[in-house]
Amino acid sequence: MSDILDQLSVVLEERKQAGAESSYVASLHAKGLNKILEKVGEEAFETVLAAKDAEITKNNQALICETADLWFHSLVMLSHLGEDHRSVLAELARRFDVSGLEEKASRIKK
Ligand SMILES: N=c1c2ncn([C@@H]3O[C@H](COP(=O)(O)OP(=O)(O)OP(=O)(O)O)[C@@H](O)[C@H]3O)c2ncn1[C@@H]1O[C@H](COP(=O)(O)O)[C@@H](O)[C@H]1O
Repeated sequence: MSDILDQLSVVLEERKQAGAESSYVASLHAKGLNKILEKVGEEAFETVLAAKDAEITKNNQALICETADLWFHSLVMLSHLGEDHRSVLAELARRFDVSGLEEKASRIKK
């Protein structure tokens, strides 16, 4: 399933050279990091609202769409700064099987 992330990261990389008038991703790069961060913040807020609605309506469809928007804009942010999903997946893999509570306790001891 991470195939789509691999494919999308190739497209996002290509869009750094594309014209802003022909591509949404290129237009974000052209507007710069602040615009990309504004979109990430906006999509995070919309995701939170969709999660609250989902709990009430018992329908997760809008939540899934908003989360996809958030992930997508986060990938554009990473791409703008020279990273991609592989770094994030590697970090999650590094954390795998390490209890969040244990990790927090080990930080407090340091
Ligand atoms: N996955 C996505 C994707 N998800 C969301 N979006 C766009 O993200 C935008 C932001 O959503 P909003 O609801 O905030 O829309 P908006 O009101 O137009 O945004 P603003 O004017 O406020 O900035 C919309 O235009 C969506 O179409 C995406 N745009 C592109 N992709 C992927 O990126 C590829 C490259 O896209 P282009 O660069 O446009 O060719 C595409 O082939 C897709 O695979």
